[in-house]
Amino acid sequence: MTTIRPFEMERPRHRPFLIGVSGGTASGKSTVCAKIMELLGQNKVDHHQRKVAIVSQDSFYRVLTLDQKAKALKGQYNFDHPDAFDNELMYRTLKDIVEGSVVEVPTYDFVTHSRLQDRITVYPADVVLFEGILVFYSQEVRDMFHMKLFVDTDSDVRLSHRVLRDMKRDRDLEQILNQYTTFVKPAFEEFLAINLIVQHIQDILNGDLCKWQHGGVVNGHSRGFKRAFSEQGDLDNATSNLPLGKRVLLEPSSRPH
Ligand SMILES: Nc1ncnc2c1ncn2[C@@H]1O[C@H](COP(=O)(O)OP(=O)(O)O)[C@@H](O)[C@H]1O
Ligand SMILES: Nc1ccn([C@@H]2O[C@H](COP(=O)(O)O)[C@@H](O)[C@H]2O)c(=O)n1
Repeated sequence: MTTIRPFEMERPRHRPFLIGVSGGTASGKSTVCAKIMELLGQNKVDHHQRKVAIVSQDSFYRVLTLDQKAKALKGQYNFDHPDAFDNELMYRTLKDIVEGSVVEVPTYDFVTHSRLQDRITVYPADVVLFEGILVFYSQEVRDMFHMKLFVDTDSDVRLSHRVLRDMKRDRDLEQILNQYTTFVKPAFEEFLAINLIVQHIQDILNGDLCKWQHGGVVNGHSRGFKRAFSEQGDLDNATSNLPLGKRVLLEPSSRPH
């Protein structure tokens, strides 16, 4: 639900530049977003001064039934399928954010697999980073992004980070690995890897072909998800803290803003 607060009257409404940040599980999406905030000096300012905000797709995990929760507690629920998210709430919230409204997003508890009572207030910002495994899945959400980033981390690094993280979430190793092989890995391949390629080809077929042909080449690659921040170049300083095997790929959007 969207709440309009008096804050809106103090500050003129403005439309933020919306950046989608995706990548496989434990690829470092949150870490990269936090680093961007830190490098921009945004992590220590209050919301009156804050110009950059982060919203996580985790906030939009659906509330589970008792049966589903019992499965989740055994690592037998598929949280990596697009239907695991309340896509309608996510779309409405993003639309409100893009229109410069104050929004409230749910907080999520990975230990109990449930939505908490507390909500996070997201104030209008000049730039909003929206991060999650499937933020590029639906066309209508994808079309809202002015820029898309893909955090590309080797799958062995991701799995090791995920195991350590999930153990801190009170899960045992067997359950973590079962969930990974049954749901996480196949969904990554189906909904993220293959889907991104299909979307890209679709964009070309839908008329971006001219831009593609005339858009030039960056760092020896054609345009698209092609610019690796961790490669040599002007963004090296900003990414010097990325771990080995992690690259942030950038796709500038053709969307007007
Ligand atoms: N460079 C790193 N070295 C060790 N652990 C890391 C590193 N970067 C991230 N992690 C850990 O890996 C896990 C996943 O990182 P996170 O940024 O939350 O990824 P995502 O948002 O893609 O799930 C977290 O527990 C985080 O602390
Ligand atoms: N109750 C839940 C909800 C989600 N997951 C897993 O989280 C992953 C997405 O978050 P990342 O930070 O890793 O991008 C996703 O792969 C789900 O499997 C979960 O385990 N439990």
